[in-house]
This record gives sequence, C-alpha cells and structure tokens, in this order.
Amino acid sequence: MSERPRLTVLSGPSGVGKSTVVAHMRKEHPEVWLSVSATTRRPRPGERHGVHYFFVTDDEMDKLIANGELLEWAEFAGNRYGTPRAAVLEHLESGVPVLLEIDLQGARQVRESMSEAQLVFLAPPSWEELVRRLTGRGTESPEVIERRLEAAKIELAAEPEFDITLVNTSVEDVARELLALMNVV
Ligand SMILES: Nc1nc2c(ncn2[C@@H]2O[C@H](COP(=O)(O)OP(=O)(O)O)[C@@H](O)[C@H]2O)c(=O)[nH]1
Ligand SMILES: Nc1ncnc2c1ncn2[C@@H]1O[C@H](COP(=O)(O)OP(=O)(O)O)[C@@H](O)[C@H]1O
Repeated sequence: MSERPRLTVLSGPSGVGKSTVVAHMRKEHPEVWLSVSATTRRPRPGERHGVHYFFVTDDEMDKLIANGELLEWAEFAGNRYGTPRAAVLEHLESGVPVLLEIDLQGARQVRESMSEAQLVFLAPPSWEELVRRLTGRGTESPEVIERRLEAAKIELAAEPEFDITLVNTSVEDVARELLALMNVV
C-alpha cells in the first residue's frame, strides 16, 4: 500500500502561467492527477467539458453547493468555480498525487478543511510581465482583463499565506520544482 500523498494546491494570479506549467508537468508525468473543477464560466475556444472544466449552469452550481459536493468553491471575476470533493478524496485514498489549480479563496478553504495540504503560490517575475501574459493570451476582453488584474493585486498580497512560492520565469524549471514538491521525482 502506498502512503496517502499530500494534496497540493497551486494558486496564483490569472495569467501567471498555472495552466501552462501544469500542462508541461503532466506531459512528462501523467500520473499526477489534476482535479477538474466545475465552473459557470463559458468555455474558451478549444476548452472541452470534462477535460478543462465541467461547464455548468448557475442552477447546477447551486445544486452542487447545496448538496455538499464541492470541497471548496469561490466566486472569481464574476463566475463561480468549485472542486468536486469525491474525486479528490478517491484519488488520494488510492495513493495518486493530486493537484488542485484554484484561486486564493479556494486555497484558504482547503487549508481549513485539509490541514495536510501544501499550498504553492505561483508568482510572476514582475507585475509588467503578468500584464503582458494576461493580455498576450488574448482570451479575455479588456474589461475582464481589468477585473482579473484587480483580483491579482489581492492575490499577490496574500503570497505570505502560502507554504512556498515559485516564480514562473521558466516553465520547465517551475514544473520540475512542483514535481519535486509532490514527491513525483
Ligand atoms: N476556488 C476555486 N478556484 C478555481 C477553481 N478552478 C479554477 N479556479 C481559479 O479561478 C481563476 C479563473 O480561472 P479561469 O477562468 O480558468 O482563468 P485562468 O486561470 O486565467 O485561465 C483561476 O485563479 C483559477 O485557478 C476551483 O475549482 N475553485
Ligand atoms: N514562463 C513563461 N514565460 C513566458 N510566457 C509564459 C510563461 N508561462 C506561461 N506563459 C504564457 O502566459 C500566458 C498565460 O498563461 P496561462 O497558463 O494561461 O496562465 P494561468 O493559467 O495562470 O491563467 C499564456 O499565453 C502562456 O503561454
């Protein structure tokens, strides 16, 4: 029997590179299980239901919350996001390393409910670079970018709450560091 692995939470401002790092890491190490969140946000081009997110209606999200099916949930920049609880617990029980890519409010809830979780903060090399990445991704309107940058200021200020900070200068380096923290390599 393998020991129950520690749950790892990766947070950081929108556009810092969380999805890029996680995708890179899982290409080499598909044994890391990434929780698929439920969200009321509309899919971006190329995003698939059940792969990137479970895209749900407001009513469906209300039910998930009311039925206690989410480990944590939060409203972020006008949409709700939440982590389905059962799948996370099942994977941990069977010894699979589990990663959650969630916002600051979610990370705080996980810290409360699962004290063994390790909280990792992904930081940008600079504020200017964060703006460049978020704008350069080209997936959000100027209004949504503005809203996410407002949230980013709050998230950056909360960095000391996390167990460790990784600065996303090189995707390869951060992916390697994250794998080491998860005891995968
Ligand atoms: N609390 C919480 N946050 C989530 C969850 N899923 C995604 N998020 C966060 O919601 C924020 C917005 O996600 P998204 O709209 O996909 O934008 P992106 O992270 O900039 O690509 C990010 O900070 C995500 O980490 C979740 O299940 N719970
Ligand atoms: N280390 C990096 N150097 C330069 N660009 C990066 C780096 N990591 C990510 N990016 C780019 O920044 C943008 C935002 O990355 P993304 O993974 O979507 O961020 P998040 O998931 O944190 O919102 C993308 O266009 C991505 O290609």
